[in-house]
Amino acid sequence: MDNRIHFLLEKGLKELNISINSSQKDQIIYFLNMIEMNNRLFNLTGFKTHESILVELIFDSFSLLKTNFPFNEINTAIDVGTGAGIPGMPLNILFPNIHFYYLDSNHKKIDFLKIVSNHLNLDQSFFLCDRAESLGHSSLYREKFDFAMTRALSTLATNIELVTPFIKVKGRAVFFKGISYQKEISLASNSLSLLNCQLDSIIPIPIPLSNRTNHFLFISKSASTPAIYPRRIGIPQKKPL
Ligand SMILES: C[S@@+](CC[C@H](N)C(=O)[O-])C[C@H]1O[C@@H](n2cnc3c(N)ncnc32)[C@H](O)[C@@H]1O
Repeated sequence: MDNRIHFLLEKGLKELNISINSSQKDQIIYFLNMIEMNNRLFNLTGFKTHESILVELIFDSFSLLKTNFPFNEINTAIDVGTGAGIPGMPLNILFPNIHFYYLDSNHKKIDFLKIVSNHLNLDQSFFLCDRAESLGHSSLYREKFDFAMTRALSTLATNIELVTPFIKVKGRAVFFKGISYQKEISLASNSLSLLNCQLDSIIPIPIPLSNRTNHFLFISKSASTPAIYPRRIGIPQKKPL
């Protein structure tokens, strides 16, 4: 397995024009192996093989780097609905100095990420097991982040309500979206304006060794989130704004 995965990792990194050092490569391979080995125990992902985990989760996460988002300029980031650490963990391995927060309502997934992060000595990583609807009202986390990211959490309208309360005014959020991104944007105009946000850019990036393309929707926040948002648990999903 190892030779082939190393070969594919190099190939994908080259396609994305990313250069990482050998210890970061080892960390990525460790993370990949941990997902594969612990998938059943922690109920992490539908992807079962090393190759599909590499392409569908890790390259998918890394494709954000090709947007040239200035990760070097941010201090605090949060991955909302991180699951098995996607996209947070692969990006955190490349930027270990960012104060990286992982939020998921599922205890097992958060436990898994704590094990991975301890092993990798990611000492600026923090793990939060809660619902975004509750934590978004906590004074410890509300409007505290430079950057938020979310992949496969919900529709754009719902994501905006769940995620943007965490970012500072003038902070940014990115949402990973597939081919239905235009329809999602058309349904999110209310959510954007009620949450004082704007859609700044849409950047399509093909995922290496896959036939999928990520559409990165970058959103910024121009004023504080009104105190009523996010609404009660389950409401952002059931009744999108
Ligand atoms: C489909 S998974 C996506 C996981 C990961 N981001 C990925 O792309 O592979 C959605 C994750 O969001 C978490 N989640 C769903 N609703 C949430 C909420 N309101 N607050 C916090 N986590 C939530 C779930 O537990 C699940 O792990």
